[in-house]
Amino acid sequence: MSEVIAIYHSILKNGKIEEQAEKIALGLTVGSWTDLPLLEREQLKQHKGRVVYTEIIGEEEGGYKAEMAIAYPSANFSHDIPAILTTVFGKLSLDGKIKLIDLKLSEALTKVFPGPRFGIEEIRTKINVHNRPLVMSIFKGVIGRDMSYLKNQLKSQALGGVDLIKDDEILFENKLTPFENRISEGKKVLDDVYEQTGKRTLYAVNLSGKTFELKDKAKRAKELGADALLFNVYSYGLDVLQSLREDEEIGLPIMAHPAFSGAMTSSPFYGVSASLLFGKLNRLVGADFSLFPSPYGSVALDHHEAIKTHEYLTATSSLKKGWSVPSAGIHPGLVPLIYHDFGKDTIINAGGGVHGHPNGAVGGGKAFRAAIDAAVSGVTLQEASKTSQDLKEAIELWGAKEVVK
Ligand SMILES: CSCCC(=O)C(=O)COP(=O)(O)O
Ligand SMILES: [Mg+2]
Repeated sequence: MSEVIAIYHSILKNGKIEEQAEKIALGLTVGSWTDLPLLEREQLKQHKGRVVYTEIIGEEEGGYKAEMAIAYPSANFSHDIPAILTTVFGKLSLDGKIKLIDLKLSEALTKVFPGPRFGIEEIRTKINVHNRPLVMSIFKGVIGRDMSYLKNQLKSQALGGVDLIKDDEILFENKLTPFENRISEGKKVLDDVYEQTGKRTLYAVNLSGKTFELKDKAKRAKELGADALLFNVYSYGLDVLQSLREDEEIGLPIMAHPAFSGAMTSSPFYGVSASLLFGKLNRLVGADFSLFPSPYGSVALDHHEAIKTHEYLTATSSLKKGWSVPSAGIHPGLVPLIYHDFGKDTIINAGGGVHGHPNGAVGGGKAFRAAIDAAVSGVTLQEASKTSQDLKEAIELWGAKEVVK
């Protein structure tokens, strides 16, 4: 049967978990049940939510922490994210200490969603890098700066050998560095670097503005030769990303940024789990890249949630795999840890860890590349820094976290 199973954690003052689960299964579907005549009951049966299981998993806040799973028949909702979220966690999200932990969609329902247009394999082919994690750097300090400043920063980042460069999510439409100029001028810079080095770095431009203007803007980006789009998915909504993904005239890789997501994920008692949002839902709606807080950096995500996010993005499915991009506060000394935890199909993403290098963004990029090569070959950073001055200086500045085997 086609259905979605929602898994929740809730805090109960009493231990009456079965009662709570049954109330939700009924309340979010057919409503009151017991007073109806038998015929009506039979007719409504196919729409009623079903309690799959309930379990007390601990004690918290002077009460019980409970896990419950409830199945909702897909006949109850149209097959889109707004309808699914409203069904499983609409009014319920306002009703006390309850958090949506996971959603399990039946295979038939999964197939309704597009998933990433390019995914891991096709992005690797575009970049021509197949056997190591990718490295991405982020523009920094470009608000209030003009195109020549931006182009210089783009050039330095690319000369460091990074695979991708993304706009910072806070760079919106502005007179000094307009969206269209960033694409066309940026393309020239990256083509020049390619002539010089043989490596073509991809640039993800921040697609911003009013929702109903986004599609035209994205199509213009495509015409101008943009490589990829950065998108603040949680400020707009997952369904907006899906519309961009599904539009054949856009057809560009989409990078989902986690801005605003903390408002939904951070509480242990309310909202939605980080892995559901960054992993499962981002992949379903079609993000090729999903950025999320790494478990080590400046705005750390719970380690288990970060790994689960990566697993949801890369698990075998009818959908293409998405890139996990654990981010924030990343420097070259963290590369062994990232490689150990996320493997080769991940993107090491840094702003300050590139630009703050003593030799500037060029040195920062080179230090990351040397650290990645070392991790993949099983060489320690200390050892690798003997042949990379940039890596050596990065480690002196930020330290190194070697993985103890
Ligand atoms: C979790 S934030 C995503 C990455 C990002 O946009 C960023 O600006 C990180 O910058 P940093 O200097 O911390 O690498
Ligand atoms: Mg940023």
